[in-house]
Amino acid sequence: MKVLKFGGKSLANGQGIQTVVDIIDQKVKKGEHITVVLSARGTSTDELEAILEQAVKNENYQEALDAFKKYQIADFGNVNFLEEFEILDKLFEGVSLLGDYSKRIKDQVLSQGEVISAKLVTHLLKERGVNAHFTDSRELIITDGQFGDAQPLDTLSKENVVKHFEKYNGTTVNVVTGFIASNAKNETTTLGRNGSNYTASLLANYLNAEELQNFTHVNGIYTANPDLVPDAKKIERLSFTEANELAYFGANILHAKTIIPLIEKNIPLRILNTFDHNNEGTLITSEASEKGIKSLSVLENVSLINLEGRGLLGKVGVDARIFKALAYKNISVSIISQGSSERGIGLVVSADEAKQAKATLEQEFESDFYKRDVSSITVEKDVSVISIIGQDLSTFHKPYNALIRNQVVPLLFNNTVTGKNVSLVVKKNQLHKALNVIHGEIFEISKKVNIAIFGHGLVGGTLIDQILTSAKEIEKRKKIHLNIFAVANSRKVLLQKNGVKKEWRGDLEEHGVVYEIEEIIKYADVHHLENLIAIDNTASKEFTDHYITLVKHGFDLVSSNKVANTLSFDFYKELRKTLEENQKQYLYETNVGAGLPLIDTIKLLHLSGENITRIKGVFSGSLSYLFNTYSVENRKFSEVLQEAIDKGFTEPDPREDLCGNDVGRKLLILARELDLSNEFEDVQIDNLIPENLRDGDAASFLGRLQELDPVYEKIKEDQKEKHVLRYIGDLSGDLSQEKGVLEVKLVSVPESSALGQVKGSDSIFEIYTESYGDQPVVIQGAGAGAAVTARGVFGDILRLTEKG
Ligand SMILES: NC(=O)C1=CN([C@@H]2O[C@H](COP(=O)(O)OP(=O)(O)OC[C@H]3O[C@@H](n4cnc5c(N)ncnc54)[C@H](OP(=O)(O)O)[C@@H]3O)[C@@H](O)[C@H]2O)C=CC1
Ligand SMILES: N[C@@H](CC=O)C(=O)O
Repeated sequence: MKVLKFGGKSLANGQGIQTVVDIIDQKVKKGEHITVVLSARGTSTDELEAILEQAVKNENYQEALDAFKKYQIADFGNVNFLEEFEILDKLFEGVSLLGDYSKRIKDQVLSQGEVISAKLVTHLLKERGVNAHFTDSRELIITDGQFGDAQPLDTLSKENVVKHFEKYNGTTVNVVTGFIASNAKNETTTLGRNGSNYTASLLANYLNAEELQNFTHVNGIYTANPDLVPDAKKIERLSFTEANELAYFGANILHAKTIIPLIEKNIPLRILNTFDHNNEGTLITSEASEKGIKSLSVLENVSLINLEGRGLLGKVGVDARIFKALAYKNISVSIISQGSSERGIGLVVSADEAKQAKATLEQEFESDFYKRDVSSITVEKDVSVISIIGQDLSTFHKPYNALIRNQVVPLLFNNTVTGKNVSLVVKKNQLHKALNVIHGEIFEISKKVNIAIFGHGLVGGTLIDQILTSAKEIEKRKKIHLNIFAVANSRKVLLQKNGVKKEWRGDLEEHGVVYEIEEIIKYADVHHLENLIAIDNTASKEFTDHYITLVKHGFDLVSSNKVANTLSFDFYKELRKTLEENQKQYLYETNVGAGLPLIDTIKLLHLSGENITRIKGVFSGSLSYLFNTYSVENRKFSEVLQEAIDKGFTEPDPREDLCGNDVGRKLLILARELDLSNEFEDVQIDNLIPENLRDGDAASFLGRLQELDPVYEKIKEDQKEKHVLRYIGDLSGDLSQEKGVLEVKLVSVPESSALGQVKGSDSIFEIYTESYGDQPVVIQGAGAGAAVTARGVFGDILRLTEKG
């Protein structure tokens, strides 16, 4: 015989209840021998509990009670629930008059939910011609007198069950009320929350069932609650031992005590989905799985009590006193953790018992307060416990580090010495994020990286398109899911938590909203987005004001914008300090040489102790293009300059290139990589814009480009023969000192020299070091352009995802 148990959601009005009747009917038609155990329907138990609370406070509960009754008879007007409704009427009236109720009364109230459920299903089955028999488990399962959480008396209960099933056997389908039982005085008792599962496993045990099928609204046991972790995977098979661990740590679908009767008789348990017939669910048997499973479970509605005091050090029996005092009040402690210094003890109790637990401990430690041995007992109310089942401490650093990177700092953690289980207490508002971060880490499922892109012009726009084009391939190869959840310009942001699509330009136009940076931070927080990266593809000083805020809120930074690295040295240091404090990274490889691997090379050389003595070269892609072309072609300066602008080589405001600021910034960035503390003002710059063209805005400057022609015509003509113009950056001086010499200048060099041979928009960097002597390390290649720069930014993003 198989025992089928259906939960509340399966029995809800509409599709649920009809499907349950179909399932039973079909099994009977196939000749299967089955027994059915039912929970109360929908949310009936919670509703009855809520009405009870209203009644005890003498509030008007009638409306809620009427709604409850209406739900129960909704489509089933021909089923007679008068007896149950009358019991409820009387009980609630009494509670309302007395202003009080006992656990005994509560059990009587709640039991009506299961009675109504079983009565209804019996009726519906009979209408289909199934030989169904309503079976009130109060006549079968006899318990001790602990109302609300009664313990079955096995011998007596088994005898009753066996007798009943001998009487109602053959084709009879016994439809049994779950959860409820009675004591020796024939009073109604209940088996605690999840009690219906317990009833089902007791029956399976007493009747030596071949399988217990637990029908729920999910497809089985998952590696985590799929409502909280979208990437959660179904576990096909589990051993009872593993299920027991899961159950204990809050996998709501099971309750630890429900497994024991099944283990005793080696009865398989299958978790099935009422609403998905084709799914085979999760099968739980006594066979151990080879690899061992890992799963995350959560205890919500718990509080953390923290007992602090210097005087606790070395005192004998403190824990014993805590447990004894709490046990006296029937308060269970699910986790206790104590530092080796014994200065503080943290314990986790159910949230609704936290207040009483605190009062109990205050009473117990009253004299210790006077002696100042105990200084405080505090309650942290909104916490949750995450248990990583199947996890030991050998690899725990991985999920732990991932949490810290995401600014989730557990309040407390503990592990079991035998068995694999590590539990963490986290703030409730961080639960969702914490679960997803840990889950991604331990299952090595694609790590989701959530990216906010500021600036979607030439570089930013190209980057977004590059990411969207490559995202699938990257996910396949590297298991990294790049999710661009925000795209912003100086006015509007497009926020899409599941990632912008290739139509992002139109979407931003249509759905973009005016924003403050704090709103984007809040959006990430509210949607529990982990592994956050902010990308700065603006050229804006204003935007760099947000860097510190972003880092403090858990964002790593990547920027093509050079401004942040060239503000005051104080800001430079403050940003790095903030990054360190928050364990965040800032990558900016494209700041110098666009996509060329320059900064990384210099960093490595410097870090490895290689003494860099000078860096010299053509630092600007746009000015390289300008002078390389102008020097050898017989064209106007303004014409070639316009070409450089059109090709996307220049800064958003091209005067930044021509005035030397852009090269000056790059030079300063490199100097600071060598630990020099130069300021931007230290850079000696040859400004290429004649003084009469320096005032005014970019637009008026662009309208007067021809005025540059005679100036540069003359400079070109004044050169020695076979010489060409180059605009170079030069970092020299004694670089072991605090500051170096930084120069940006226009020079005329032999066309046969290394600098003279640079072509197109190439940059060239000559890095002189002590070991390499007169032969510098040379890095050369495209020094500007949206595509190469975006690729460089993309590289930084991938580097970050690998670091994490
Ligand atoms: N081009 C190249 O070869 C290289 C460029 N870079 C750097 O890349 C950066 C981007 O250059 P590029 O793409 O050419 O610039 P664009 O002018 O094409 O784009 C700039 C973008 O930044 C946005 N923006 C400006 N201010 C803000 C702000 N305060 N907040 C949010 N968004 C803002 C703009 O929006 P809006 O339209 O609203 O103003 C625009 O979307 C620059 O810092 C540049 O130095 C680095 C290496 C090479
Ligand atoms: N405008 C810059 C772009 C790269 O940093 C340049 O010309 O090099």
